[in-house]
This record gives sequence, structure tokens and C-alpha cells, in this order.
Amino acid sequence: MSERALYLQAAESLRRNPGQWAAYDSHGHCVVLAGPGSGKTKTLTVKLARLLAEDVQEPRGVACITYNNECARELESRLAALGIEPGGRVFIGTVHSFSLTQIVLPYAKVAGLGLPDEFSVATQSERASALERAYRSVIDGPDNPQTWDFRMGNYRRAILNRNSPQWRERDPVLAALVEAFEDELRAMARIDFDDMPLLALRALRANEWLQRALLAKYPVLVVDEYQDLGRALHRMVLGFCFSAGMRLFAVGDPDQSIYGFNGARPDLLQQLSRRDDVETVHLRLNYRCGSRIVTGSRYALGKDRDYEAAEGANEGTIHFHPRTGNRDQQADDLFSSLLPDIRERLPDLRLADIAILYPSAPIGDAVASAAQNYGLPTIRTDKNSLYPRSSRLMRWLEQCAEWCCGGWRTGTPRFRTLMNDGQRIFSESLTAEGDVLLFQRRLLKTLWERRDSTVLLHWWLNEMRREAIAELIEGCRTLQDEGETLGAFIDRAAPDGDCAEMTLEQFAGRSEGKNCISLSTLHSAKGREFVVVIMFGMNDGTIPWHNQSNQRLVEWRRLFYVGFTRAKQELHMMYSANMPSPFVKEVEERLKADG
Ligand SMILES: Nc1ncnc2c1ncn2[C@@H]1O[C@H](COP(=O)(O)OP(=O)(O)OP(=O)(O)O)[C@@H](O)[C@H]1O
Repeated sequence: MSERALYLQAAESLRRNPGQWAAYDSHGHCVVLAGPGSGKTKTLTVKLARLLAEDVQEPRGVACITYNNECARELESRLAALGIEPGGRVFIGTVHSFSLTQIVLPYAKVAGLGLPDEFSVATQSERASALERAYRSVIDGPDNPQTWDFRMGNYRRAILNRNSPQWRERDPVLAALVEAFEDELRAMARIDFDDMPLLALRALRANEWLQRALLAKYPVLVVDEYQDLGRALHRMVLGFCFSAGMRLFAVGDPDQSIYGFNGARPDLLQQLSRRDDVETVHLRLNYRCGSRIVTGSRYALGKDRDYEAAEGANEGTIHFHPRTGNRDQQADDLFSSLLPDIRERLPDLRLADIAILYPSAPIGDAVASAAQNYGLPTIRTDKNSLYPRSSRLMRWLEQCAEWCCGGWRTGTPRFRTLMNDGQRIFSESLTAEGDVLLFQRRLLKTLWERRDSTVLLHWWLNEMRREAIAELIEGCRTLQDEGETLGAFIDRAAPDGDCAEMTLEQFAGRSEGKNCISLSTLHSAKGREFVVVIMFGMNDGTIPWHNQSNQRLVEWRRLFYVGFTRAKQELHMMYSANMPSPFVKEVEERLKADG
């Protein structure tokens, strides 16, 4: 079926919802403000497909920005179902990758950013040493310099204009530390993650033509998860869309803003929606959750919202499981009693339909090891996963492994997809047509000759690195950190490492879409949905964390709400009987009062 037919068919499901249809049919700036499961992302993807087919003439395209690489991947897979692949006319990525690949790398010199020639992105260890030196020169106190990193990041994100008096006045020590740190980085010809949007903004502010150049390339800007994107993106949006003339399509939910510690500002989306030149659409129906879960979610959030389950939704159930014993015993209990009960009740349930969500990665360790004891396959998406899930390089290698483990026969994934994704990842090294052809040939040869699911992962990764990608990584300024991640993982898979026994099949088996239970922090579960959700470790002092300010308490509550609203059919709360989270208690009491 043609791309056009695919999106038109998908649009039919929006037609019955007047809000979704209005957003799909919008002609100017449009903001969709709506709750969980209301189809924001669905509407956004179908709209994006329509924009490409009907409104934006080739070779111009659409830039689509979202919160993190996980969210970008989710968008990519939903767009793939509509026949749209990133690359070419479509940019899909984070604010950071947009800033880096669309503004800083191509225009640093002409925009007068004053960066050293051939700068690249610092690895974690390079950052740490730059901070160490900056701390010694500016503060030279007894602290571990790395403990200043968090505050320094907040300061850099909070005051975007370094020429404003605020920059030096609000915290002169932090301002001096940041400046010394950035000087240290530049002396090594490096920029870091926080630099990316800041440099992009600086370039845009100082060069009006740059906004026009980006407008020429991307006449439409699409933004998902706006509530978490922070001030730098908001500034860019104001410039691109309300000064240069790009058209905006943005979706988000201030109630799901959970990254305040990273600079998220839920009010920015509301500000946009109040503008006269923006059409704002509110959606009320929740297509994901059963009706009881929708009701419970109001109590979870602690605010009245007029959301309703969509017509024909199942009722949905919420279960409370107070437990005794320590964390490990409770995790054991989850797999020995709770999960078997659920699977008996829902015999058709696949493991991939189940998610276990917890407030922080260390709690996930207990769950992961209990799952292993019961021989249940899991896929983990928090920072204690086998390697950082945000690494595009590692995800691509996983896909290559899947191809070698039988995917070549079934076309899952297709070789063409591996090739296209690889070309995007290594794009900086593949500038000439000859380079691209060579990459394609090498990749095919390397993978074809290593189609054996039983080989040790260590051998396979080493071969892949040597034969197909080492030189490419070397040539990419954006990939140094990911190259280090790969190196560290290869060390773990070495004969003396903790993953020495791992086979290619096990590595490939960790790909998404496989029949594994999802283990995730509440944060990483954002944007996703599962038939059954088990919220584990819902204890007072953990969610919310001890002694939080009122402002932080609100955000903890929103985090609880995000987890709560991932469930379609069954939601389970596990907690210590003697210290349930106040959020759990409130939901339970209010549901009881409803009868
Ligand atoms: N008009 C519709 N008809 C049927 N199903 C729909 C419709 N709109 C959305 N859905 C389904 O509802 C579910 C939630 O949609 P989506 O993930 O786009 O919601 P969202 O608003 O982005 O959610 P969240 O903010 O919680 O991430 C998906 O399974 C989607 O396919």
C-alpha cells in the first residue's frame, strides 16, 4: 500500500473524535493539550504523514522533536507503520540531536560560534576531567568536583542568556565554574551535551539568516512531549515559529511533566496554547485505560480532570498488594504468586504485554534478579540495564544481531532498515557516495558471514567493530561517547567479564518486540502502554522520596500518575504493608468511597 493510502486509512480512526480530527485538519499553528492515552502521539504521527504528503513540497521536510531517544524510537516505529522513515525529508530526534546535527555541526563556523576547528562531543571521562580542573581553579574546596555537576547543569539550563546581568548575579561562583568548565572543554576541542541547545540558541540569536535557512529546510516543526522539553527548546520554537515563520504542531500534557530536575517547565506549553495565533485542541477520551483505571487516575493525580474512557473500553481493574518482608522477598513474591495469578486469569497474555515499573533503578535490580531466578525473560530500560538504552549505536547493533540470528531469513529487521539506520548513525563519516557504497558492502559481508546465533557475543561484537564500524566511529564527532559505551560492553562480554557467557542470540533476544516482560523506571515508561502494569516498591519515602519540597512533591505525584496511566486492563500496586505511599493510600481510599 502507498504511504498516502496508509495515512489516509489511519486518519479514518481520528474522524470520530472531533478533537483529534480538528488537530489533524488544522492549517496553522496547533497545540494539542490532553491527558494520558488520548491519542496525542497517534494524532501527531498521522498529521506528520499528512503534512509530508500534502503540505510540504520536496525537498523540504518536517523536523520532529521529542524528549529522549526512547521517545524518538517510539515515534520512529509508529511512523514506520505509516511508511515513513527518518532521514531525507524527516528529522526525528531530541532537542540535543536537532541542535547538534541541524545547527551546530553544519553552521558553527559561519555562525561565529568560536568553537575550535574539528571539535567533537566530549566523552564522560573527558567531561569529568574538565570539571575537575575547573573546580580546582575556581573553588578548590574539599568537595568531590563531580558533586557540582548537577548544580552546574541546572544553572546552564536556567539562565540561557549569558549577557544578562542575572548570569553573574544569581550565583557568581556557579557562573565562574561553568565558564571555567566550558573553557576547559574548548581547550580540548570538545563540547558537551548541555552545550548543544545552548550553542544552537546562541547561533540562532546572533544570525537571523540561520532561522531562515532552517525554515527553508523544515517549514514545519512538530513537537511531542512538549511539557518536558524545557526553556531552550521553547526559545527556539518562539524564534522559528513566531518570528521566522515555521508552522508548529505541538502536543503535550502538563500533568505528565516529570523532568523538572532537568529543566522541564510544564507552563511553557500552556503559555503557547494561550496565544491568539495558535489553535488549541483539548482531547477528553482515554483510549488506553479501562474505565476504572481512568477514574483511579484522577485520584492518583489528585486533580479533577474531565477525562473519560473511550466507548467500548473494558472496565479495568486496580489491585492493591500490601506485602511484608524486604525488597528481595517482595520481588520474589511478585514472580511466585502475583504473576502466576495474573497469567491464570489472562491465559492469552504475552510476556511483552506486562510491565513492572519501579521508582528507581536499584529497586529494579531486585526485580531483575528475581525474574532471572524464575527463568523469565525481561527487557530493562533504566540506567542499570546492560548498556544505556539511549545509545543509538548499541540499539543498532542489537538489530544487526537479530538479523544474524535468523532475521535475514524472515526480513525482521530488513537489511535495508539496518543500512539506512547505520547511514544515519555514521552520517558524518559517510559524506561521499563511495563511502556509503563501501559501508553497505562491508556491512552485508560482515553480517552475512556471521549468521550464527550460537556464537559468543564477545567475538561477534569485536568482529563487527573491526570489520564494519571502527573507522566510522572514529570519524564521527558525535559518536565518541557511544564508542566508549561499546568498548565498555565488549569488556563486559570478554572471557573475564560478567557477561562472558552471553551468546549472540541472547543479545538479540533483548530487542524490543520480543516476548519479554518490560522492566522500567516510572520515568522511562513515559509514552508507553501495557495490558498489565505492576507498580512495584510503591512505599512512602520512596515515592515520594523523603522530605521533599511542595514543588517537588507535585512532580513525584505526576510521576506516580504517569506510571498509573500506562495500564490498559489491570493495574497492580505492590508496597510494604507498614509504609504504603500516600498516593497509593489516597487512591485506595477514594476508590473504596466510590464503592
Ligand atoms: N481515535 C482513536 N481510535 C482508536 N484508538 C485510538 C485513537 N486514538 C488513540 N488511540 C489508541 O490509544 C492509545 C493511546 O494513544 P497515544 O499513545 O497516541 O496516546 P497519548 O495521548 O500520546 O498518551 P500518553 O500521553 O499517555 O503517552 C494507543 O493505543 C492508540 O492507538
